[in-house]
Formats: sequence, C-alpha cells, structure tokens
Amino acid sequence: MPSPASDRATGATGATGTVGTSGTAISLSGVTQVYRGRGRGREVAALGPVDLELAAGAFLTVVGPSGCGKSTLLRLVAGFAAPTTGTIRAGGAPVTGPDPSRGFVFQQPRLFPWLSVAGNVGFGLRGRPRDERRARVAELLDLTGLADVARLRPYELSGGMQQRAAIARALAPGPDVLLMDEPFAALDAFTRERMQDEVRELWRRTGATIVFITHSVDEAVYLGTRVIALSSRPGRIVFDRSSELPALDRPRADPRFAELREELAEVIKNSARQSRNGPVTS
Ligand SMILES: Nc1ncnc2c1ncn2[C@@H]1O[C@H](COP(=O)(O)OP(=O)(O)OP(=O)(O)O)[C@@H](O)[C@H]1O
Repeated sequence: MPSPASDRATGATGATGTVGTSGTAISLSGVTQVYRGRGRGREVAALGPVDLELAAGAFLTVVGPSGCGKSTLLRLVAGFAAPTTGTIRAGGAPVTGPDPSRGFVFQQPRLFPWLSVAGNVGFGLRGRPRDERRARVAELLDLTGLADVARLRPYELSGGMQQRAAIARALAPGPDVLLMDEPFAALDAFTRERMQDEVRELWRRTGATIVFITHSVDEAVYLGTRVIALSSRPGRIVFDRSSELPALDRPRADPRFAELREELAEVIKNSARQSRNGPVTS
C-alpha cells in the first residue's frame, strides 16, 4: 500500500479523473439556507452563515447535533439546491447545479434494483465508449473489492457491499469531490468500522477531496484531516481543526485521537445548549 504522503506529494492518478493536491476544492462565502414553508411563521433558518475554504485533497468531516443543517450544507455543495444567500464555488467555478465533478453518496445505497452491481457502477458512464466504460467499471470493482459480485443484483449483497457499490458508482465519473451524507449510519458497528478503513484507503488511493457528514464524534475524528462542528440550527461553524490522524496507520491508538474526540464532544454538547457561539478555532 502506498503511503498517503508519497501518493499525495506526487499527485498520483487513482480512481478519480484528476488528483488535486493543491489549491482550493470548495469555498463557501456567507452561505445561508432558509426553508420557506406554507403560511406565516413557517420559515426554518437551517444553516449559516457559513464561510469555508477547503483545500483540494482534504478529508473534511462535519459533525453536529441532529437537525443543525449538515445535510443542507452537503446538498448545497452538490448543487441540488441554491443557497438563500451567499456563494459556493467548486474548483474555482460557481456551483449552479449538480455536476459529475462532485459525486454523492447517500445514507441508503439507493442502487437501481434492476441493474447488476457492474451495471450500477457503470450507470454514470453511459455515452462513453463501451471499452472505456468496461475498463473503468472493472477498475472500480477491483478498488472496492466487488469484482466477485459484479453480476449479482443489489438485493443479493450485504448492506456494507451495497454501500461499497454506491461509493464505486459515485467514483465512476472521476469526481474531484466526493460528498458523503452519513454513508455508514445504517450499518452495524462491525461493518461500519471496516467501511471506515476502506474509505480511508479509497481516499488515499484516489486523491479525491471528501466531505463526510456524520453524527459520530468518533467517526469524525478517525476520518477527518479537518474536522468541523456545526452549532444547533441554524448551523454555524463552532469548531474547526486540522488533524494528522488519518495519515497514521492506527489512529485510534494515538493519544491525540482521544484528546480530539473529547474536545469535540465537549464543543458539541455546549453548542447544543448555546447555539450562537462564535467559532472555536486553532
Ligand atoms: N426541504 C425542507 N423544507 C423545510 N425544512 C427543511 C427541509 N430540509 C430540511 N429542513 C429542516 O432544516 C433543518 C436542517 O435539516 P438538515 O437535514 O440539513 O439537518 P441535519 O443536521 O442533516 O439533520 P440530521 O442530523 O437529523 O440528519 C431541520 O430543522 C430540518 O427539519
């Protein structure tokens, strides 16, 4: 297994089309989201204002209390909706809608039941030459350990394998950014830990920038090269920390793991009580 440092320093090309190891992958400036329901007083201030600059190649984890706007943030970056105020840029260009350069993985795998695993993984490659598509699908099935089940239908797979197929499908077009919305929340604890290691490995090998939403402080600290916490709704950044832990072989054994986890848990507990704190950064 190549070391993450050497992988990233050389800008090796993995599963994604482009490996960006320099520059800004995503930036948000003054981003807010207010949902408007029917009738007076039905507005929900869900997010922001949020300002964020994310370096290419980072693994950003976002954690915060339930309903604080984590999914809203991710959906805005994906381009599924436009923010109420503010601007979002990806790779320097304004986000105006969904784009193959930003892959999305949902909490539920959402595979197409009528397609095989290979068919699902290749779905986003329709229109490309057949040979190219086949080679790409084979590469991704190998990368995600699904080569042996390529011909099976989704219902024949375990939950973990289905989620791997969903990740492979999101990676197929070679996105620069992978957006993951609590992708392991529905998995049992054992499978979840294994998938965390697998996604770490995918990140190392592909060089993609990842934004990963989670409810779990442990998962956020284990995976993130940068960890942010949002306050209670409307979600604002109340904690923002870079971490070297994901580059280590056994992050949980490092004393910094427990330290960061405790600090983050404390911030989330406090911000749930007092939602309008200023940022806590270092
Ligand atoms: N389409 C919508 N219309 C109205 N309100 C919405 C809509 N989507 C989300 N909300 C509200 O906005 C707030 C933020 O929702 P969001 O799903 O972004 O939070 P979250 O942090 O991802 O929540 P959870 O951790 O429970 O998944 C919540 O109060 C939610 O009820």
